[in-house]
Amino acid sequence: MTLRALHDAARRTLDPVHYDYVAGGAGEERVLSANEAAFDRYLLLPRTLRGNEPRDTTARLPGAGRAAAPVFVAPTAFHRLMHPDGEDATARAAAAEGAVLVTGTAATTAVDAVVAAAREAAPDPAVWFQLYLHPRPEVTEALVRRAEQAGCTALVVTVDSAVFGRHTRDLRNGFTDLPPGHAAENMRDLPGAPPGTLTDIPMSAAPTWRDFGELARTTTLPVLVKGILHPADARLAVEHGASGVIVSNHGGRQCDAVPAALDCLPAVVDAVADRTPVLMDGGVRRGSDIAVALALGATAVGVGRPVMWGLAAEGEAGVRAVLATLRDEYDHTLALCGGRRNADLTRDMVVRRGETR
Ligand SMILES: Cc1cc2nc3c(=O)[nH]c(=O)nc-3n(C[C@H](O)[C@H](O)[C@H](O)COP(=O)(O)O)c2cc1C
Ligand SMILES: O=C(O)C(=O)c1ccccc1
Repeated sequence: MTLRALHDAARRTLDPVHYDYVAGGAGEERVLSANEAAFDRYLLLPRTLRGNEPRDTTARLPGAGRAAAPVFVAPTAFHRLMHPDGEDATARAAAAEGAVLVTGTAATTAVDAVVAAAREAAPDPAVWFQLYLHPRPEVTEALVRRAEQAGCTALVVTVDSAVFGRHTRDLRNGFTDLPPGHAAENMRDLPGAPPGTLTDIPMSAAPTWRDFGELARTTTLPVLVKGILHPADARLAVEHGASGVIVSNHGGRQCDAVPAALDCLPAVVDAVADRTPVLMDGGVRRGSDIAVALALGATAVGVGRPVMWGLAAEGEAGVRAVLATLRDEYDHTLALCGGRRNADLTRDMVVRRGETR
């Protein structure tokens, strides 16, 4: 099934309020639209007659060994709203497809169970844990220990959420918290003992790069920073110990007046890619989108909503279909561009629509 068909199937199956929760963005959803539209403005300029060695789409990522493709599952909340198998299904699918899964604080399955599910599908899966800098450092630290003990191989600190985004559709639909029977399982039994509801995930009172640096020092895991748009913040992330930066506007769910994530990528690459991997997410929907992002300097790209649609439509098989389709399309595009490895895609191989070199 194509990603489009999985989306349509998900839309037919889901409670419309839950569909809107995933599909929607902040404000007038300008950034949500811009993320996908940005990819349409770039075109690939293939090279040719460069030999026919076998292709290798694997990517080296922090704490992940080699991923089968330069694609990761971006952290998204509440997989059990999509399918009863929830994050377990996503974890098995990602591991089976050799993709990094970023599971998060807002998961409806605890991180140790997520890692255990991934291990059912592959011996050495890469599961990263996403968290926010909690206003109380002991809560952040407890989450870090939980992720380490579960066997996560990297941490992702999301820094674009000083306050919760105003998701227009959720406000209209009155969707403000998880329905009864679901909980943000990672928030259970933390210092201060919050009961595990959505509103217990404070994004952050006033954390600083110093707080981030302290977190990075308290763990041996690589720590990536997610939600970077400004190149100066990318530099600060590296200076404070980040092992990677993820250029992201949270899928258009935070500030509705920022550029498309893809449009922020080149400046961040220029600022730090010689020192650390630069990843991006937002609007990736086809293999050629992956090729464009890599040509602009990304090491890997994340997919958020497409994974949720695959999960809602067909559970584990649907998530596998999303990841397999993207990898296959990307491999095909790489071949058509005369590339054998991800690094063969270079900035001279993309042009803006209407322009040529
Ligand atoms: C339903 C939903 C929930 C999300 N929850 C989180 C989260 O808990 N933490 C986080 O860092 N990002 C979260 N994100 C943002 C994604 O990680 C990612 O940045 C975004 O979805 C990428 O855009 P895409 O959906 O166009 O692929 C969420 C996105 C969606 C759609
Ligand atoms: O919905 C989101 O985008 C999101 O990031 C989030 C974070 C915490 C709890 C629920 C959702």
